[in-house]
This record gives sequence, C-alpha cells and structure tokens, in this order.
Amino acid sequence: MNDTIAAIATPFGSGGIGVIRMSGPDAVAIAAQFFSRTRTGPPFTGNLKTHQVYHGYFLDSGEVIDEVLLIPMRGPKSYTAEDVVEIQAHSGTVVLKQILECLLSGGARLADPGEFTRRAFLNQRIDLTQAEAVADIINARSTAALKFAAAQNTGALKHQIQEMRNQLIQVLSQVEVSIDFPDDVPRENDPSQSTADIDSVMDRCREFIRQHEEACFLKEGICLAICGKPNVGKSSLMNRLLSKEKSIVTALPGTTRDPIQEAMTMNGIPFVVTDTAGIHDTDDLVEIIGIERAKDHIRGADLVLFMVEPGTALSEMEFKKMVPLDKRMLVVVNKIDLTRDTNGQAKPGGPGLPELPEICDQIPKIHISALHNQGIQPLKDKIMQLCIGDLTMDGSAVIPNLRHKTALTKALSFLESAKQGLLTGQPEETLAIDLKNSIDLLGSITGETASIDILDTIFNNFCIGK
Ligand SMILES: Nc1nc2c(c(=O)[nH]1)N(C=O)[C@@H](CNc1ccc(C(=O)N[C@@H](CCC(=O)O)C(=O)O)cc1)CN2
Ligand SMILES: Nc1nc2c(ncn2[C@@H]2O[C@H](COP(=O)(O)OP(=O)(O)OP(=O)(O)O)[C@@H](O)[C@H]2O)c(=O)[nH]1
Ligand SMILES: [Mg+2]
Repeated sequence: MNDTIAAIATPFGSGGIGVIRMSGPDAVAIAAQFFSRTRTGPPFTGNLKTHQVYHGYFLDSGEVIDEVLLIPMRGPKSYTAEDVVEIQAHSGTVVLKQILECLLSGGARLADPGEFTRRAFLNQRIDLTQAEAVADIINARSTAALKFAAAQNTGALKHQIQEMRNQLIQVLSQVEVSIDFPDDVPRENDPSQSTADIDSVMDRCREFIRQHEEACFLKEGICLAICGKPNVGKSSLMNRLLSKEKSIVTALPGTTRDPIQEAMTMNGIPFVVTDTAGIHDTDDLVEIIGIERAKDHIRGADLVLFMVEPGTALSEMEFKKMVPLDKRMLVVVNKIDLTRDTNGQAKPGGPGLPELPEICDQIPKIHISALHNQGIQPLKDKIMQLCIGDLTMDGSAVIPNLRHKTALTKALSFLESAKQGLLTGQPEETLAIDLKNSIDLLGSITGETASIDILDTIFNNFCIGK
C-alpha cells in the first residue's frame, strides 16, 4: 500500500460539516500543498504535528475554496495504521468535490469502497470480524444490533475464535510430534486430553451456530404476522402492540381485507407487525384475495401469532389450512375476559376455552384480552423469548453473519471426523489434515487465512470513504 487514497467520508447532500480523508505515505504532504493558516497563503510549510487540529484555509492556486479544519494522524496511530489526514470542510457536494479533486491532482488516488477499513485490516490494526462490525455499526437498525456490533468492533468475537483456534493448534502440535518422532511418543498415547479439547471447541461452535438465527433477528429485525379466523380480535391486538389505532376494528367479521403492516420496536429490537384478513371459506371475491395475501404474509413471517377465541373449536384440517406446521408459532387465546374474571376465576355461563386439535399441544399458548389490555406484557415477553431465546443482551460475541456460520459448520464437521479418528485410532496423518482444515476455517473468520474473494465481498459492500 504505497499509494495514497482519498475520499469524501460523509454522505452527499447538505449538512453541518463534511469530511474528506486521505490515507497513505503522502497524505500529509499532499494536504500541506493546499493548506494555509491565512486566507492569502502561503501554503503551510511548518511541521504538521500528529493528532492536532489546525484551523486554516483550503486553497486551489491561491484561491480560497473553503475555511477548514485539518487533522493529521501519523501512522501507526490512525484508523488505517498509515498516515491519515482529515479535512473538515463545510458540507455541500460542490465544496467537497472540489477539495477532493485538488487532492487527486496533488497525487492521491480515489479510494475504492471500504478501502480505508481494508487497509486497517491489511495493516493488522483490526481483524475481519472487526471490519465486518464496522459495516454492521453503520447499518444497525436497532439499539440491540448496535450493541452487538459495537462489542464485535472491540474484538469480542475475534478473541473467542482465536482461543478456539489456539486450542486446536495445541492438539495439532501434539499430533505432529507423534508423526515426526513416532519413537518418542508411546503408540498407545492417551487421546483423552485431545478429545476433550476437540469436544470443547465443538461445543463452542455449536453454541454460536445455535444462536445464529436469534442473532440475525437482532440484526435484521423480526416479522410478526397475526392470523386466525375472522373477528377473533386480530386487529385489536395489532393496535395494542402499536399503541395506536392503525387497523379498523368492528364487531363485523371480515373487517380487515388488505394486510396492514407497521414497524415498531420492542426491547430495542425492530419488528414489523402484519395484521391479516380472517381466514375462512368464503365466496366474497375481495375476501378471497385478502385471504391469499394473508397466507403469503404467514409464510414469510418469522413468528406467527395464531389467534383463537373462547367458545370455538378448530379441527386439524382447518388448522393446517391456515398455517404451515413448520412455523415458529404462538397460539394467542384472545377475549379471555369472556371466560374468566380479572382474578382468573371461570365466569359462570361464559364460553369455555377454545378446543384445539392435538397437533397444537406442543405449541406455546398465552391468554390475553386485547380489548381490556390484559396479558399484553406477558405476550411481548413470550414473543421475545421465542425469537431471541436465551441470547443475553450483554453484548457478548454472536455471529449475525452467514459467512461465520458457514465456516463454523464446516469446521464442526472436520472436528467430528478428527474426533472419530482419535477414538478409532486412525493414522495421525489423517487426523492432522482434519485438524488443519478446521484451524484454517476458524482462521477464515478472523481473516488470518481468508482468500482475496472473501475480502472483496466484505469490503466491496462498504460505502466509499469507509
Ligand atoms: N473524524 C473521525 N471520526 C470518526 C472516525 C474517523 O476515522 N474520523 N472513525 C472511523 O471509523 C470512527 C472512530 N474510529 C476510530 C478507530 C480507531 C482510530 C485510531 O486512530 N486508532 C489508532 C490510534 C488510537 C490512539 O491514539 O489511542 C490505533 O488504534 O492505533 C480512529 C478512529 C468514528 N468517528
Ligand atoms: N370481549 C372482547 N372482545 C374483543 C376483544 N378483542 C377484540 N374484541 C372485539 O371483537 C370484535 C372483532 O375485533 P377485531 O379486532 O376487528 O377482530 P379481527 O380478528 O381483526 O376481525 P376481522 O378483521 O374481521 O378478521 C370487536 O368488536 C372487538 O371489540 C377482547 O379481548 N375481548
Ligand atoms: Mg381485523
């Protein structure tokens, strides 16, 4: 990286200030050609000290382009670990472009998307998980996602993966000793320490993989669909969850036709909630289309709230027609006020709890009254539990990233094979290959063994100037 790159680091459009940054060996010299402490020049020739803020003017052939602040940051104590210069100018596309063009004419090259962060990685200031965390911070859609990305940015995931990888390197070195010096190691060497080490790394891989879906929910948000027969109170629940009158509620069955969608956050996690048309057999053309759309949303949902009301019965056939069985689902028994008083005592003469087919036995259930605002907080807690599970929000390492999951899954299968090899006394050479493969796969997560293709996919998804 012996050239110097430059880019506008702030978004296009007007704003308070705009930042242009440069990184590379000539960054300070290039900036100095255009910088003066006074409006009339001459260019600053003194020594620009690192991590100091200089007030002055950006001049193009003696003409003031803007009043700016200039910050030199000498490597390795900089974002890229190279010499970095930031120029803070007034924001506005024309000003920033003009300054950038001067820097390019002065010897800098326009940076590729993500190239600053790529340099930070190539200069080993950060690893790949931290580079990915930078992108996740920029794209975070919720406070929860931001918290995990920030933890990853400080190296939480890197350290865990490195620990696992080091543990395997230990095992591999034992194996290699017995390949190289077979006479020094008793043949019937006790493999239990090695299997224990492999087991512990496998457990940690499994734990990351198990939490992957929950971690994705944090990052991407969760789609909830409220569905059920007409008039059970779906729209009433929608409005309760949103705390506003979004959907029309009437005593008439068939009120909701089009799916009604709205975004909200619960416990810092983004949700998109969809209220759908009541599903039943009908000849009404509008309702038929509404029901088709309801089913599309049910298929696309991460969690289906399947609503039923007291005094009704549902056959297995009816149930299967409404929701696919493989869905993450919560049965919401609404209008519980009709069967129970506020103390939970059965109301004499009131309708009984809905009768559900046996296949619903395993599905979690919750009782609420959307009309009387009862059981809404327990419902929210249940939704969180079903989607996020035991993922604690303490910012510990998670893998909200398919690349990590794929690498861990492959590493796991090599470790499985290595463990079998150990137990069945297979040749050390085969064992060593399995171990090396899993070590490389863990290394690909942090970037120690990542290919150029992986780097390109990661950094090309960044914006220019990052
Ligand atoms: N103006 C500005 N604001 C910014 C950034 C930036 O580059 N410029 N950042 C860009 O993303 C973020 C801050 N991230 C940064 C991370 C590391 C270093 C850095 O210079 N690290 C060196 C020196 C640390 C030190 O002096 O203690 C290092 O780690 O060696 C700078 C910014 C957000 N805000
Ligand atoms: N007693 C009682 N009535 C409720 C409750 N929740 C909703 N209702 C009433 O049930 C009726 C239907 O409510 P909606 O929310 O429109 O029901 P829906 O499932 O959206 O109906 P469709 O859109 O027609 O499928 C309205 O009269 C509501 O006031 C509840 O918890 N208890
Ligand atoms: Mg409705």
